[in-house]
Amino acid sequence: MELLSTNVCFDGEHRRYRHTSATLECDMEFAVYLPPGAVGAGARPVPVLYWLSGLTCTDQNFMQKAGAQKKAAELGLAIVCPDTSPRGLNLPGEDDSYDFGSGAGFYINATQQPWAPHYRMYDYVVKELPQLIENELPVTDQRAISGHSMGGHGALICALKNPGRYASVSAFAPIANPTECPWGQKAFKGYLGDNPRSWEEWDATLLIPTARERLPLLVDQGTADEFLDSQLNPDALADVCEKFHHHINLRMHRGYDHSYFFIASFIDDHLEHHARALGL
Ligand SMILES: N[C@@H](CCC(=O)N[C@@H](CSC=O)C(=O)NCC(=O)O)C(=O)O
Repeated sequence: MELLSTNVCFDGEHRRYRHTSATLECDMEFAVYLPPGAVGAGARPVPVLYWLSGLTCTDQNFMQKAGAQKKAAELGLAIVCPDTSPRGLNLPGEDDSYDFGSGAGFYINATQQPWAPHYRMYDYVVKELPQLIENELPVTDQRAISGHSMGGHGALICALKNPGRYASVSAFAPIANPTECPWGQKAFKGYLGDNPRSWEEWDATLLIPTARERLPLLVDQGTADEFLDSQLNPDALADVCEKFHHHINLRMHRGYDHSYFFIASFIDDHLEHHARALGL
């Protein structure tokens, strides 16, 4: 992989890399924050929090807006931010809308043409990227996962579908029940086809009843989120968790919207949640 840039940050390093992804059959960029303990003299490998961003984001939104590096440096936690889709493939319609194609991979594996050979963000973030990071960077195979909106839902499905792979999971304003909202229905129809039965394995709310691991879910949601009623529906997730005795801590925050101002306000709580599970 090719190092694109390095910035010293709270005595650790924010780095950007490019590599060729075999899973997505294209070049991908990602960002990593390495805390001070993982760089320089006496460096030791540290656990990793994978952060999955939302619609329209690249690897940079979280790194530049969430203000997570100070707490990550204190805790000794690395953070990896992948991009939100493959890019630059010249597929028809790839760049036509903000909620499908580029910037909107939804962390699922597409089955429909022309997306299927490339739009495999689930395999990329669960398998290929961690393998690369763990081979090339000073990190351990202890992992946690979190994200926002499309990426909050991505984090939930990655954890729910992979018992034992993550020590902890959390989400900010996730698209909690995508088979029942316009963003999810548009994406799942395009990537997975017309049959809603084929969508079910990619919906966190529908995965709860059969989840084989009961990792507690930390979910933060703003009450003034402009997408709360139309797209996010955290109550559907909370209701199914209650019914199937899956622990969820759904925190409603009065007045907060969908933006990174909201994420920045509560990111430290999430980092501490993950650090506790990772034994830091
Ligand atoms: N139409 C809007 C929607 C884009 C938006 O709000 N994106 C969010 C994630 S939404 C769910 O996945 C986001 O994180 N934006 C980037 C940011 O830095 O805030 C639009 O195009 O603005």
